[in-house]
Amino acid sequence: MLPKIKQVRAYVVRGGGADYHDQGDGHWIDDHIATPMAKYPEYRQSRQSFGINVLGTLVVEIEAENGTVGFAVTTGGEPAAYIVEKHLARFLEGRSPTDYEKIWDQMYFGTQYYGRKGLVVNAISGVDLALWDLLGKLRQEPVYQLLGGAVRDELSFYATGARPDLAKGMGFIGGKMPLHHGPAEGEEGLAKNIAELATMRERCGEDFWLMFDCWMALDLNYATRLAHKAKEYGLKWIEEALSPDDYWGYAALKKAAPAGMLVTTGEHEATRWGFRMLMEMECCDIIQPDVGWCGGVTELLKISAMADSRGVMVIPHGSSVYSYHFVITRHNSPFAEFLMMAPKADQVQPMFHPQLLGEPVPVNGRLKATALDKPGFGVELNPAVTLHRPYTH
Ligand SMILES: C[C@H](O)[C@H](O)[C@@H](O)[C@@H](O)C(=O)O
Ligand SMILES: [Mg+2]
Repeated sequence: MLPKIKQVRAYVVRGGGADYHDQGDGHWIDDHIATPMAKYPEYRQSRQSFGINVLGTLVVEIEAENGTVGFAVTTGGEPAAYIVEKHLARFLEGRSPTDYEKIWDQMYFGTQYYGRKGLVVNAISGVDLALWDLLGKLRQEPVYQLLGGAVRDELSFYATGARPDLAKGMGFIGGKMPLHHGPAEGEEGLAKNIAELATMRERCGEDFWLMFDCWMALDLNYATRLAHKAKEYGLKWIEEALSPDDYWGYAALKKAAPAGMLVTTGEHEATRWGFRMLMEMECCDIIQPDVGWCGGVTELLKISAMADSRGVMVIPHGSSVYSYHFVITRHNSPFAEFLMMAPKADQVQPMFHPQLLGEPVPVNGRLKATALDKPGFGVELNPAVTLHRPYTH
């Protein structure tokens, strides 16, 4: 029998890490990227100007009675810490860490009256990930072994960032570019988007995957026109073009997209019910849940099985080791995302830098399953990163 859970603790940290949009000036990830807020000129240049990094990182620690500590990081900051300490902790303390199904059910339905998606499910996800890390540490097994083991010898990655041309040289299988101009910038902006794609196609050659990440910024007509103009340059997929709530728009975009171009979405969707809606309304070809935002590993297992039954690929949104341990175990997750967190997207650095010690990174765009062979998620909190515990219980 495993030792019971003694205490759950929630901390907040600023500066990069799991809240990876929380970067310094001059970073590609905050350089005139199209968003739903870009219709307001004052919020067009920088996503930080409208608060994309307002939350910060949530760190969840779960300590067992024998002193073993599992932890995880996700996006959530102080409000998520409040939910963990004041609401979720009661469903874990005194329980066995093997009760993760009952614990998840109580966390979700205990907060359903004010949660269901977004920040609350981020907090639930952080607790769930910390629980799987604890399970792995108590059983001295990597999480991917707890999930059924690797179905392939290594992970292959596409890179998200401003420089797909450099990513090709680093061995990645593709490059996903942030879309810089939205509908508020009219035909001129649309032409600039296509010109950027054309330049990258020229630099990357004909076979390298190129994708646009539209971060919820477009309307159906603009997305359809962008897709058809991008077809000429072999765009592989158009990602998160519309509001996550516009299931009807996605269904129409998937019908209207050029033959052979994939429509993808899901990083801001949550739970099996949200992804069931995406799949039953035939919104997309690939779903992209973030394991730190969709409900954690316990929920992603359910989402992934539903997708597998429908022949839908699950390519989790970049979430560092939390997605690597999952993707390597799923037949319908043939590759993974790697977010280029270097300011100029010109070198590989750990995605949640500087928060995690031992965070593996792709080498030549690949990561062997054996690189994950450490207990839990195989990472530790960087002691140089100052933790602040805003609430207790
Ligand atoms: C590059 C995009 O604008 C987001 O910043 C990115 O985090 C996300 O959409 C992704 O798919 O990686
Ligand atoms: Mg995205």
